[in-house]
Amino acid sequence: MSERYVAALDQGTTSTRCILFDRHGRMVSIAQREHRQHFPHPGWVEHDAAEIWSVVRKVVPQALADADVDPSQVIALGVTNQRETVVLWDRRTGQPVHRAVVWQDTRTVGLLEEIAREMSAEEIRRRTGLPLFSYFSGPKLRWIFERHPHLYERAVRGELMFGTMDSWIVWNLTGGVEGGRHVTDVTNASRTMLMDLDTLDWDDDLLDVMRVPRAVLPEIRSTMGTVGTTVAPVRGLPVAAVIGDQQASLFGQTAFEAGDAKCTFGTGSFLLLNTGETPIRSRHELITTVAHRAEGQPAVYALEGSTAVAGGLVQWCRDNLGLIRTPAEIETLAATVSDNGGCYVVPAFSGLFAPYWDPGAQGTIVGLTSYVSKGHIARAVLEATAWQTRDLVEAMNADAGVPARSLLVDGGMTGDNLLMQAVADALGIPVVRPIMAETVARGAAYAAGLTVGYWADRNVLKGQWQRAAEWHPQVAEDRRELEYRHWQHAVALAREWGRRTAADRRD
Ligand SMILES: Nc1ncnc2c1ncn2[C@@H]1O[C@H](COP(=O)(O)OP(=O)(O)O)[C@@H](O)[C@H]1O
Ligand SMILES: O=P(O)(O)OC[C@H](O)CO
Repeated sequence: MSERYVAALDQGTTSTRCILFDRHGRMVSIAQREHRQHFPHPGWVEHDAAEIWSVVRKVVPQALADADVDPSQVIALGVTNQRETVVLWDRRTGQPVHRAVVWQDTRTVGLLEEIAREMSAEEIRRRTGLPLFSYFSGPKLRWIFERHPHLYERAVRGELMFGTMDSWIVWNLTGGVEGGRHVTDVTNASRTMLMDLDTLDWDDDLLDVMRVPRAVLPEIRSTMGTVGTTVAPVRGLPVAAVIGDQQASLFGQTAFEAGDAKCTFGTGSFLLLNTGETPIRSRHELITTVAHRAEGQPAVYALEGSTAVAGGLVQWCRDNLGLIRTPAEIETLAATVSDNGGCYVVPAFSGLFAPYWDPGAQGTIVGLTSYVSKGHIARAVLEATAWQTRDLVEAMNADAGVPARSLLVDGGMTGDNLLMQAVADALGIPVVRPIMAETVARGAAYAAGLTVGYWADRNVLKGQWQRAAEWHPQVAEDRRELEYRHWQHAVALAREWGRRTAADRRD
């Protein structure tokens, strides 16, 4: 009998990959393509969902062709995705009716106060586990419907469909206008600010507050469980798991037990701690979210610390400043100097996420003198990710009641040695990276493969985890704490600048 494989489709903020895995968890092929980022106004970030679907149409067959694999050899497909991003499309034509409003987009900041008057931020957090912030889908949907009343009317009439990126892709994969399945999974639904974290169902009060007619909503399914079979771009792949990308990388790191944690460094950075079957409410500004759910089983929850900008700052240095030509060059440039020269960069492009949740904070560079070179700036750019990680780990330690002894990492930025050393130095604990770079896709493949019995159980997957690299702190304690204080001052300035100039920006 010919070899069988599991496929993962990872629809990320900047690109989409399709990866085939074999029984040993080895990557057999990978096809990847970028899509365009649209920034029509300061703080706005949009994607074209139709373009993303056309990218999916290319990478799936390409991954199969590169490995010379027939669709009949793919036993299951796992779908994973950028979370929170809102897609709204026409049920009849299958076309998006609005640009997708991306998770980083801050256009809803002014709306948050109005929302809070209808349901307090505390009550929203109690029901959803989420702080009232522009990051999540609910306020983005309300913004679209308020700005475009004709879309609201069409939504009420049942002519439109809403989904996060997983819903849009699964609907298209499973037939689109010809009977596509309109579903989401519980990890993605937990990011919409429309789902109750205890009942794991849409919450009518929240739907009212966010002006979301029930008719547009997908059905909430388990993470693991077959939701349909693909019709396009290739026929016959069982879609056996759907999972948000940060929960997927937790799963891909085989962080199955309560107490297991990981941090992923991609466009943003995301620290997740598995807390088992209890949704723990953070006392230190972390998010409570669903980690995964197997069909017929209780949900497993996680505490999450999210930052909006990590690798995104490196991309900005490339695309907006022309400082580097490729992301990898930031390390080369940073290595031309031995320290940051007194310079700190706070990349508050979407306000500041955890643990500050300050929608008004603005990006700031402090400590400039005629001594500072582009090498110092490059180093400060990488250190910004290290210090943001320290902020998240401090909050996580405080919630957990015990300090982390090491940090498990993955994501596109972890190929950067200087950054990983900076993270170890900022935290004062070792940083560990597994051999498998593509943990997001791997997590989706694991979830799909477990559903169809490709892998017998989670222990088999744990056996596939292999350590690749480890970084140990190299700076003295007093130096680390001095630098951290400087970072905290820089954050305070970014917030203060935002506060002082807010009135001018509203005009
Ligand atoms: N060597 C590197 N040093 C620093 N940043 C990097 C490096 N390689 C990639 N990146 C950054 O990592 C991000 C891509 O990582 P990835 O995990 O693919 O992200 P995503 O899934 O969010 O699209 C980009 O923002 C890029 O700027
Ligand atoms: O696609 P990524 O890797 O940038 O992840 C984005 C997150 O899901 C946003 O919450």
